Amino acid sequence: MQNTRRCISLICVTRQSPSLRATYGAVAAARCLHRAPPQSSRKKHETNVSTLFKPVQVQANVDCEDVGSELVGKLEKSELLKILNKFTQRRETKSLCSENGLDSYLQQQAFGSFRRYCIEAENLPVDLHIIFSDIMQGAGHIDDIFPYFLRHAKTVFPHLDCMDDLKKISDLRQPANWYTNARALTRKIVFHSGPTNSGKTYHAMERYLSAKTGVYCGPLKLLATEVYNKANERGTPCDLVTGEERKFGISDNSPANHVACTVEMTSVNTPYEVAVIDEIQQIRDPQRGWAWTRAFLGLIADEVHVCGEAGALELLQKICETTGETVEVRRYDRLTELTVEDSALGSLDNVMPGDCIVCFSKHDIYTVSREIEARGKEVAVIYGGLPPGTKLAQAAKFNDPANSCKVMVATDAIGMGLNLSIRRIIFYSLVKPTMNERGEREIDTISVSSALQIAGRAGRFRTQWEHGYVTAFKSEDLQTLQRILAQTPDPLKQAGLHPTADQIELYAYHLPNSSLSNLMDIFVNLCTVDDSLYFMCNIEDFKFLAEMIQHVPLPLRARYVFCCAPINRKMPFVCSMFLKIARQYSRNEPITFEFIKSNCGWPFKLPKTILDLVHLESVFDVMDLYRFMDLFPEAGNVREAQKELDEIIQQGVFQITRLLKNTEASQEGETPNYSMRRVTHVKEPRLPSASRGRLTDRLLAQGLLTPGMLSELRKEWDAQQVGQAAAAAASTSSKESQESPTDDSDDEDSYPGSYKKTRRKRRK
Ligand SMILES: Nc1ncnc2c1ncn2[C@@H]1O[C@H](COP(=O)(O)OP(=O)(O)OP(=O)(O)O)[C@@H](O)[C@H]1O
Ligand SMILES: [Mg+2]
Repeated sequence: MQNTRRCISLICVTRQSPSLRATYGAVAAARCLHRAPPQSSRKKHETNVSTLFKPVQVQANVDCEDVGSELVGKLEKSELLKILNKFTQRRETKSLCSENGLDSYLQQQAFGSFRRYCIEAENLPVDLHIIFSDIMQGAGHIDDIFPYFLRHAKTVFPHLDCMDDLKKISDLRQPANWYTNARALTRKIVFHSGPTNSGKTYHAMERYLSAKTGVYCGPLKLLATEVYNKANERGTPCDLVTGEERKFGISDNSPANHVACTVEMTSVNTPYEVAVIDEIQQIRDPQRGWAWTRAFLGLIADEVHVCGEAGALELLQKICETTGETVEVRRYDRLTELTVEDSALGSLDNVMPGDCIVCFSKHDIYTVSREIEARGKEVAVIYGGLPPGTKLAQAAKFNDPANSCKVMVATDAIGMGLNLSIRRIIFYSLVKPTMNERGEREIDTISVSSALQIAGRAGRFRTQWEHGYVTAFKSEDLQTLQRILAQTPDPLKQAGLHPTADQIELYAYHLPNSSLSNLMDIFVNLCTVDDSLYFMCNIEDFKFLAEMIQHVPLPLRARYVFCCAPINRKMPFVCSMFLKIARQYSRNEPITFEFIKSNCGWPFKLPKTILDLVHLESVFDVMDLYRFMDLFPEAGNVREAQKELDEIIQQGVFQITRLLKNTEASQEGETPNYSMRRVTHVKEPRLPSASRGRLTDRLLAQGLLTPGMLSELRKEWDAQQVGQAAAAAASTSSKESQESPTDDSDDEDSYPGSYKKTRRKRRK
């Protein structure tokens, strides 16, 4: 009888796949041979990556007949457990696991899953049943279990079978080879190197304007807009491409030969005679650096003109060694003088015409502008969250010598490349919230590069103030500031990279059960980059969005594109609209202008308080999102609505101090005192009942919820209550509130939006 059983078990084994048979052979060898040591030490990050692979639930055996029991009798569960425990504790088992890619974490997970599978199953697959039976009868060896365990482990962790493929896909050591069209040319690379205000962009632009075709890639929408305006003024028709928008220089639907765009938007498929990549030192930016790398490696242009800090040269030269190109360097000196003052401003009483106070939080912007206006001086305000039209209008007002507004309050949104008529930069503080490599927020002293960039806005060539000055607001900051400004920025060491949609799609093919956020994590942990030149950019924003829409059924491509959206995750309203848009898209329902209108509170009213203003800024962002996706009809209507919104926001910012007063008044329970054009006086809604009061109070105070939004929410809430009472069928609508993103916001200003995007058209 024992012989018969043994025979059956061997037949079962020989019916297994070749790999299982090979493993079985290895098991046999393991019994008698001296074991070779486990595979050589893995790279540190590979050990941790195991924890990212989520175990797949293995279905119980679906055979309804318990053939195993019929053939060899039932298995005693307590005996089975003993065997399993012995199996998992054997040194030989662990050693075989390591050889098959299961480190101690995966072993633990797979052992647990296998044990549960064997114990809880009504009936086991016949081959496994017989193996256990043989072992119980003394006719089999405990190591015979291994091939079956491995089969189970590979079902739980499918990556065990495709690690080599995954590593190959995420081998990013030669990004230059991704761009075959650019590699087919030997491009002329010119690096315009120098400090701020030395004419780098000017000289690159001169070449761009004289070319037959050209593209300008800048870090900010505002800079791209400046180039677009200058080119068209100088008679070179130029289009503006920011987000999904294309503003035509000649006439609608007749593209010009010159394009100005934000760097993420640049096409690496269109050939140009001249390409300009501005502020190349941003290639090291932990969030957006990949966009400069992509442009630098991928632009198809006879000449690529790169402008930036001298410290970028060595890195660019090294990268060019991988493309077979050489870098021609043109060096420039600062065109005007810049003096660091030896006394701090001390008080806002000492503000003078031409001063620009730079703050690193919106809160400081509000406080400072209010205090300056209280001293009878008009202020122009620029911060990251404002629409481009508003920023330009504020800049124009301040730049105009005939305008009574002589003082600017701004965040470092003005820090790069902009030409403003500033006499003196005053650093209100020297600390700035930043994001570390793990995507966590930290407060840090500003970098030398960023301080020099900001200081460099003072005393611009060919403006009213050709001698610039810099100082700190607080006297205790002055020495630190002087020390920072006396330094030269560190040479750049690495350029950013980011996984492409194609790479992630291949990953998903191998790991179909993983979420997008999980795939990104695995990719980042498995990828190989040449760290003498490159680093992997921070993917936290991408992951945040991926997790938010994980439960919405979407094809992977669409999901990827959605997650590239330039969203400020501190804005709950924008995030919830993002979710709604994704859901609408997933249902294949058009995202009409009507949808946007009804969700964004159309028609827009002039803001009465800062909270209203913050909300309008969010609505503007939502509309940007609408166009970013490139998926929706009626883009023209949205563009028109955005223009109007931009104007309304402009008027709001123009009266920012009044809005602040109203905000305070409404928080103290007074009736807001304002008189603005086009305002329809809307009664402030009462705060909802105490049970909802504390959260809403906080959201109101933080500017994340406006009284208008609150009123809408209450209406929705009441409608829902009525609906629920009337019919049980109305139960679907409450999901929205459960899915609202968590409020991790604070009132610091955001970074310039991370417009990381790969444009993909919806495949119908
Ligand atoms: N040779 C020139 N003739 C006329 N105007 C010039 C010349 N060089 C520079 N400018 C003007 O001086 C200002 C500063 O130049 P530009 O913006 O090119 O400096 P930059 O080195 O790029 O500064 P940043 O580092 O801040 O970007 C611009 O308004 C530019 O038009
Ligand atoms: Mg410049």
